[in-house]
Amino acid sequence: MILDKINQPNDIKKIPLEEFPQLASEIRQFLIESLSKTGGHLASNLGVVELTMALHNVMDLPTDKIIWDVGHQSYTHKILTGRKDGFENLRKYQGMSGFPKRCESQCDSFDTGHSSTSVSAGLGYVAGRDLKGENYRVVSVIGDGALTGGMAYEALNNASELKTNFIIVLNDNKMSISENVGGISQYLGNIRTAEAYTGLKMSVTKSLNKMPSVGPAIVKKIHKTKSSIKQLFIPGMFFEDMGITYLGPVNGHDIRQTMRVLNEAKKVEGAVIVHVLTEKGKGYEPAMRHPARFHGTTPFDITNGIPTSSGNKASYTDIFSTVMRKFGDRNPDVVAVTAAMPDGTGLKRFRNMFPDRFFDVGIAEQHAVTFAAGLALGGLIPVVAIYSSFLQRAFDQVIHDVCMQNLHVVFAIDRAGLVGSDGETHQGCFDLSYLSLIPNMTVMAPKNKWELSDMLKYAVAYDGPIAIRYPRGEAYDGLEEYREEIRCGKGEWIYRESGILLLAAGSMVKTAVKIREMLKEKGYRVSLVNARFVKPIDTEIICEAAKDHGLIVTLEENVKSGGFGEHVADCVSTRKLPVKVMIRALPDRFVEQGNVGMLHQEVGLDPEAVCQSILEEEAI
Ligand SMILES: Cc1ncc(C[n+]2csc(CCOP(=O)(O)OP(=O)(O)O)c2C)c(N)n1
Ligand SMILES: CC(=O)[C@@H](O)[C@H](O)COP(=O)(O)O
Ligand SMILES: [Mg+2]
Repeated sequence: MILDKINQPNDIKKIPLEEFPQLASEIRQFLIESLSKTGGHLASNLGVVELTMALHNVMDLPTDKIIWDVGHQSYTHKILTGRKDGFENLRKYQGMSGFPKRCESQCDSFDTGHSSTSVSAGLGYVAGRDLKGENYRVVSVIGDGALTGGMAYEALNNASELKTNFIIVLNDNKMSISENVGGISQYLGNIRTAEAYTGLKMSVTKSLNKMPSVGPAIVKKIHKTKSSIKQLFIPGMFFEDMGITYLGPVNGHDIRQTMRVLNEAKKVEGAVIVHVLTEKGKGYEPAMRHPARFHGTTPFDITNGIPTSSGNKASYTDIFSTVMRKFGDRNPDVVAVTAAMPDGTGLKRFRNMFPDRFFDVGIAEQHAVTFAAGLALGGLIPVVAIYSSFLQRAFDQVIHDVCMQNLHVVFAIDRAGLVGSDGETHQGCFDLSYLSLIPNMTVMAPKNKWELSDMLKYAVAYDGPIAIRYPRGEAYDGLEEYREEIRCGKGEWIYRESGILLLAAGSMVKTAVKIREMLKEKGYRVSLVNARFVKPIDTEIICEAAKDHGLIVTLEENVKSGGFGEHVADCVSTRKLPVKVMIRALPDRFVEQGNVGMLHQEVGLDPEAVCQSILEEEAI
């Protein structure tokens, strides 16, 4: 195996070029076999095997810096930098991350996970390099999907005046997670298919070069001037017009070609885009046929690509998807907005049935939110479905464009709480804090699948900014009989005793049921309230509970700071209520990757740990 010879950075340079196709094939086989056991981002990684090999061959790591946008496609980079063994524990607790991590390797230059950051970070490196008089290369690798994110354009705009080398590799596979969307995607498509142009450009350059004495000089002049020869043939060359040299398109599965263009790019004094065409899922039939399904996959059977285990129970996303379909039928004003996540958020069904009322805006959470504000003013009821950690991007848009104008926008916030194997970058730890501090915003969290449905109906009938946050994965189907009508700012008594009150938000109601059983076994009297609203909190229930409970334990899957528990504690202290408050929430640190159950134990949010802390408090 040639792959066995790759044990540390730059080992690839010892492999003869003729053996590269074999090495590429071994890397693919390795990825398919490993990910069939662990799961992970297969399709994107299969697509960049040759591109990564080419980059590693023309760059010198760790001196040179490669920045992977989103970072979900960095697996070959990990293999080529001596981390092949890490794949056994890929995305597992304390195992190798699925994203670049500076703490994992000197060859990882920037931690990513969220999209469209690579050009900004790369440009920062370049400025640092130049000011310090250093001499390394910087390459940002950005996908066509990530290039739909506004931040990438802010950075390109900034990079256009650069006078020193900065390589931006545009990995264009025509796909985001789903099909890529928007004008830029179309524009790239035009370039991709402009073979006539490519051929013409080559032949003009060749002919000029052949002209003795004047030819090469003209070619050089054309290359030097901003008005490149390309513009004669392709009107409005977007990147070149901005002042960024464009090279390509090049077949990213042809290593020699890719290396040749990258070597050309190294000579450019300024920012240069290398447009590389690749195929998502390359080399594994099921992934080529279904790149979206294999974007991020659970373990699967290699022979047919079918997942080896699938949960039988509906997820919260499934419930959201079903309710949205019903809204589609029943309320023509309801429209759906996603930022490039129709699959992940469950909006695909709505898209298929009501395409005119479905908007995929690309990886553009900020735009999605302000766009929704416009939709609301245009007389529609936008439901904006965004993962908790990605909505962080649009904090100001939620404040300035939605809440300040008190607009009726429904935020369906999926992946709230700990998400598992994606780790720090994707945990939904902050939304209760960052949303509940905004005036006019209402924030809800359902205890189970029926309540998610009820809350969505409530939110669509409401008037004003309103958010519902729910976790990744299986929806809780306990407590079915508790289905009191939803009323603004009102919680729900599930068990009413006295002594200890468990006051739980959303996903923590299920945990609270278990905690209560444990405490009951120890002889305690324990009440349980499902908070339902994190903003406004139910002050009435808190005041009432203070009369016959000595301890209120708040439970939430959100950081303590600014979260549900602190709002409850504030209510108790401002009203001088005679009751102690214990807050159980996520810690003030970034929570790493791993199985969610294990992570709950690690942060002390599992039933046993919470029960133990209550017993200790009661013993005082
Ligand atoms: C801010 C943000 N929004 C959404 C996502 C989810 N996401 C991860 S990868 C991806 C698609 C990226 O497409 P592209 O850059 O073309 O890479 P490819 O998967 O095609 O290799 C999306 C939408 C994210 N990581 N960050
Ligand atoms: C890389 C990325 O951001 C997405 O692919 C993410 O991993 C999807 O997460 P879910 O599996 O929770 O949809
Ligand atoms: Mg892509």
